[in-house]
Amino acid sequence: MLEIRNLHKKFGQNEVLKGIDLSLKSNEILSILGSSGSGKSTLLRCIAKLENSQYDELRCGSNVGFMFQNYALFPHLSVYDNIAFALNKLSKKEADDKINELLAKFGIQGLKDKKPDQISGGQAQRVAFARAIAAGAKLLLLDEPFSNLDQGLKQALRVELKDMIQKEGLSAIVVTHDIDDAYYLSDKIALIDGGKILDIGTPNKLFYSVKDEKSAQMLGGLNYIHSDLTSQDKFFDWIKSRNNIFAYSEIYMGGEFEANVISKSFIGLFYKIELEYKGIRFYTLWPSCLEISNSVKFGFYN
Ligand SMILES: Nc1ncnc2c1ncn2[C@@H]1O[C@H](COP(=O)(O)OP(=O)(O)OP(=O)(O)O)[C@@H](O)[C@H]1O
Repeated sequence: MLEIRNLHKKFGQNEVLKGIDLSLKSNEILSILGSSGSGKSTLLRCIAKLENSQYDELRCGSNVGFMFQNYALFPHLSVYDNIAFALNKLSKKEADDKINELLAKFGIQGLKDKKPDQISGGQAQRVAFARAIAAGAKLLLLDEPFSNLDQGLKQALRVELKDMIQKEGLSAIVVTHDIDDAYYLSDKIALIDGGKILDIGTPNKLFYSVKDEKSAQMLGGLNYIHSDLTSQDKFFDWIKSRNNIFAYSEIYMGGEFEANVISKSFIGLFYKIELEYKGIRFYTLWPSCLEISNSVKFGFYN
């Protein structure tokens, strides 16, 4: 579906993408996660050929649909005409049949005469999606699809979008700086920093075999221990076996080690707790329904 080898992009002297390799199979959703300015949007624009770039290979078929931030519906056109815009090569009758089929499929028949500013964010997403399908997209490129949406709507739309992509048998690349978007949506996540891909893999594999501190920071929920951990200790040996990176979730309450509680933040379902053990500090999450004293026993999942 998509194959990229050694893609470079420069703006003047500024090399923004530095040898990107990526591949995507049919029916896969890939998220590109990185901080601001890391090159995410530029990569998406290069894939869509909206920017020139240099590469050994860039193959993605011709049916590429770009869904921009806020869905970029034409404000002066009705929902019906927004979808019709993608069908200008069909006869009026063929286009009408196709539009009605798509309106029914995405449950938006009742909105066909409304303008984009008269519908909700979720409805706008469905219209944009219907328009991309009408245009024959097989690979969808989505740039920050959920920015500017509140948390509740965002969670609902993530589920709906994934569902629509899978039902239609499409592939998608989603650019985001929100790790939760990446986890919810993706079959694979690519971490990008300074125009290079640091790591790529399934969400679970990426999280539990993080390669370096930068990737750990992007993925969140991971401790990075800077100390050399020279003293003989079972917990230290385990940390070293993990290249000094381990997840908050790999520490449990009870167990053979004793630590001081340095700080405790209530974050809803859990407390985020900072523990100190033999001079090192790390975080873990414990159920917020439990009382937590100043000193606690802990263990680690091996
Ligand atoms: N048209 C352009 N001309 C010159 N420089 C550009 C252009 N577009 C992007 N850049 C530069 O390329 C770099 C990467 O930008 P890009 O928009 O791809 O980052 P991003 O990871 O998508 O960031 P954000 O999350 O903030 O949208 C930045 O340093 C940016 O200033």
